[in-house]
Amino acid sequence: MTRTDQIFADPITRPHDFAFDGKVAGVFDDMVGRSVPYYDEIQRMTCELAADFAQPGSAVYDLGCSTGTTLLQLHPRLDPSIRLVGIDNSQAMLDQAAEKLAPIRAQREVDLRLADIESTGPLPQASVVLMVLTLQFVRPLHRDRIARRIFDGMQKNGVLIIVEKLLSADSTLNRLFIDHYYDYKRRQGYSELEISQKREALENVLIPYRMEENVALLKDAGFAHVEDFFRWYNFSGIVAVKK
Ligand SMILES: C[S@@+](CC[C@H](N)C(=O)[O-])C[C@H]1O[C@@H](n2cnc3c(N)ncnc32)[C@H](O)[C@@H]1O
Ligand SMILES: O=C(O)C(=O)C[C@]1(C(=O)O)C=C[C@H](O)C=C1
Repeated sequence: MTRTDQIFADPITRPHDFAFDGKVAGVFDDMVGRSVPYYDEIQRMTCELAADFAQPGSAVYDLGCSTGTTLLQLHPRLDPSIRLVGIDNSQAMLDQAAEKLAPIRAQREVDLRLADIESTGPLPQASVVLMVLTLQFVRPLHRDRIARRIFDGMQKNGVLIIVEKLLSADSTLNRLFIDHYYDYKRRQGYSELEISQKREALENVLIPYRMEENVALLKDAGFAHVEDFFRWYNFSGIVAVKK
């Protein structure tokens, strides 16, 4: 059972960068559900699209799988011959995922791996690769190489699905979108202190791209079709198809 997110509720005397440590992992499902607009719908759409492209006998990879929410929701939609692989560099997240996914492990192969996606090798037999709110935490220097490596190892007619926070090219729209996003957080019960302390903690670690930069990244990696399937102010979902 996930607890309520209170990570930034009290004044932080020694600020530090946001990290997916044990404290965050313990409240993550509540945190992400209240911090990402339409999170449940994004999960559902991601799983629907993943199921459309997942090929029998292949593997579906979730990079930055956190507590295993997406993998759990994918399971009933997929042929039992499809292997699920969750990769994360936070052991605390993987512990939560192992607990959540335990009931389905009797029915399908589920592999949870502690690894850094900035340095992992090719992903064998991938028909679907998911990066739901993960690429934005990868240092920009590594993003092109990761997208290329995913593309190179992917089966034909496979897809990469990314969900990302975005920056707007226009500074006025950027400010307005962020203002509306903070209003959303207030409606979810977050205080001014929680909003501002989390913003500061994320500043150096969550580095959003503009929509055009993400599209260019995916096209340059080799994907033939790149299409947005979700947009809410500064959040987006993009599907990239390999032909
Ligand atoms: C915002 S969470 C992802 C949420 C999750 N995909 C979902 O749908 O609920 C980002 C995750 O990516 C992981 N992560 C960040 N950078 C990573 C890296 N370089 N290698 C592996 N995992 C990483 C974090 O530990 C965290 O669990
Ligand atoms: O709270 C924010 O500002 C977020 O950007 C939410 C966000 C994300 O977009 O990845 C950041 C950290 C985690 O709490 C989960 C989600």
